[in-house]
Amino acid sequence: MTTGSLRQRNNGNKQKVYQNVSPTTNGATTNLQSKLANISAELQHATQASTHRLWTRAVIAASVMIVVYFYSQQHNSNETKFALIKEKLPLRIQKFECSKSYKAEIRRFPNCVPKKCGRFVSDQLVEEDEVDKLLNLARTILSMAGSSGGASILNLHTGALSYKEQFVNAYRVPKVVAELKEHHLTVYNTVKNKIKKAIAEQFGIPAESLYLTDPTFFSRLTNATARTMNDEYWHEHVDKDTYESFHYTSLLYLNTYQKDYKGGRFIFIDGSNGNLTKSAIEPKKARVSAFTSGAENLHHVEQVTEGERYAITISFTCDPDRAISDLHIKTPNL
Ligand SMILES: O=C(O)CCC(=O)C(=O)O
Ligand SMILES: [Fe+2]
Repeated sequence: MTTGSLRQRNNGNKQKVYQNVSPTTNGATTNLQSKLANISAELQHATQASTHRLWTRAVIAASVMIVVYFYSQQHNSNETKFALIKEKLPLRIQKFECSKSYKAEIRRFPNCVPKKCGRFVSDQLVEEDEVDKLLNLARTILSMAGSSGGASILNLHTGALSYKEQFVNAYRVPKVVAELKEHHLTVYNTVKNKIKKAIAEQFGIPAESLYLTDPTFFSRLTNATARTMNDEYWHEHVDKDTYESFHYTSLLYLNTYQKDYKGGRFIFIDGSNGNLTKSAIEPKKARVSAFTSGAENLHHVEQVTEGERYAITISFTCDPDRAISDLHIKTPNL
């Protein structure tokens, strides 16, 4: 057998095959064509149906994901919102039992024992123009000094002012002293008295049993990397442990979460092991938050991620020996 004869035979086969598929007018071919057309139509239909199914599934999956996302935002790990920025609260108050340690300690000052422990927020205690004056003062002075990390303070009672990685005495810095005007101190004292009165009313004690205590200070928080322990403002704590003399803590917020800075919410941590819940306060200009300073009010501040957060921590004690006097322009505590 030669390669030539092979080629010939193959050609013959090819021709046969071609003949079978080439269009002719006989009935069998027409039948096949129409079957093929049907199959193709069915295939097209099936493809369209499966594309449609895929789209439907994708839309359902996306909707479920969106619902889950928003739900988790709203109900973020057992978190409730105690005060939102969009709210203007005359008064929101929550009362509960005092912690054992707080109860035991405050018993030393019978006039000062709250009917119940708790916390409240009010957006109507302090005027916006009072806050403007205090904010301007804090901004001006802290822009002359300030920590190189994320937390700077100005304590007008002791003069402590953050400067890089330490504190200086603000009353020994002439350009700082030049900024401090009588009207600042008047506003500061007025605001402090309003808050003290509100605490006394809400916790059912006479205002005369409450004394301003140290530290009472302006704070500016940013996202700068911490350089010292003082910069690490975000740790959970109990004020009574951090600042021994405190019995009632208050905070006056000088600017607004989301508008002036991101992060920096104040979070109470409630409950016990295994069943912790968070209760969030969104700081807002002129918002006052106040609470009993014991273990019943464990809390922390979330890290600021953008901008500058300004507040004043105004603290009260029931112990006359731990009282500090009101601010007077001529009597800085040197
Ligand atoms: O600035 C705040 O919102 C709270 C600060 C704080 O917890 C504190 O000074 O003990
Ligand atoms: Fe605190």
